[in-house]
Amino acid sequence: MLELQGLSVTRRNRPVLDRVSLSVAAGELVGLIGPNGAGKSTLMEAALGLIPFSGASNLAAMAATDRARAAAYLPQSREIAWPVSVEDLIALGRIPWPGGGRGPADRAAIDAAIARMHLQDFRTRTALRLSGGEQTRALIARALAQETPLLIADEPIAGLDPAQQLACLRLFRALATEGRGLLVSIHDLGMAARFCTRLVLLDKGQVLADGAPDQVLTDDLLRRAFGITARRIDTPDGPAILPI
Ligand SMILES: Nc1ncnc2c1ncn2[C@@H]1O[C@H](COP(=O)(O)OP(=O)(O)OP(=O)(O)O)[C@@H](O)[C@H]1O
Repeated sequence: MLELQGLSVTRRNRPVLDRVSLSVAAGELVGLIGPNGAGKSTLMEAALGLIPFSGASNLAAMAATDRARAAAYLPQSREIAWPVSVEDLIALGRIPWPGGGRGPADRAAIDAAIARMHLQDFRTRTALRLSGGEQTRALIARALAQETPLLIADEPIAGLDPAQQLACLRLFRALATEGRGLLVSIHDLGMAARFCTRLVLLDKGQVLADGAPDQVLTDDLLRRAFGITARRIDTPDGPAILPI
């Protein structure tokens, strides 16, 4: 679903992404982890063809409408430009499809996205007047309503309360089980370990590790990338990771 080959990005004459190759297949929930400034958002923007890059991205090579039907994107900045209702905001995710947001198939997709993000009580509220976490959930719902095989989400759980973080990652895991592909940047290493099927560790614009969570969250790699050590506690619900 996503195939990146030797992706490089230079900004202000400085390399911020250096020959990154990465793929996301159906059924995978791939967590993109790495320190601030590692290049996670840059990788997503380049993969989608939103910024100039060298190398190859199957998504960036597509025509705009095909790309919008192939991949939905939650950017890191949760920008809502107009005082639209939550329902209308979510309907914007239907623009690439024939009904453009107003057909019966659109209605079903919008209702499903609202239900999946538990936004029934917010439907008619003005999106700009929601709290930060509520806005994030509405924007995730907009991406879900796009009904794309691939979802690219930049820090989707940032700013969500613990229950909403769990609900969001459980939903993402269920989407992967349904056969979608997801690429999700995330700073919570414990949540990444519990929910992601694979982790890609980015550091200084390069892929430092790519594999199963326990192969990536090693003492050595955590020290090299983040300069931390971490306590690992295995629980019946999965590993808990405490950076120290
Ligand atoms: N428009 C820009 N102009 C110049 N440099 C930029 C620009 N956008 C990002 N950068 C630089 O590129 C590098 C990678 O930024 P990026 O936003 O991809 O990091 P990130 O891994 O997503 O970080 P974070 O975890 O803080 O969100 C950073 O050093 C950043 O300062």
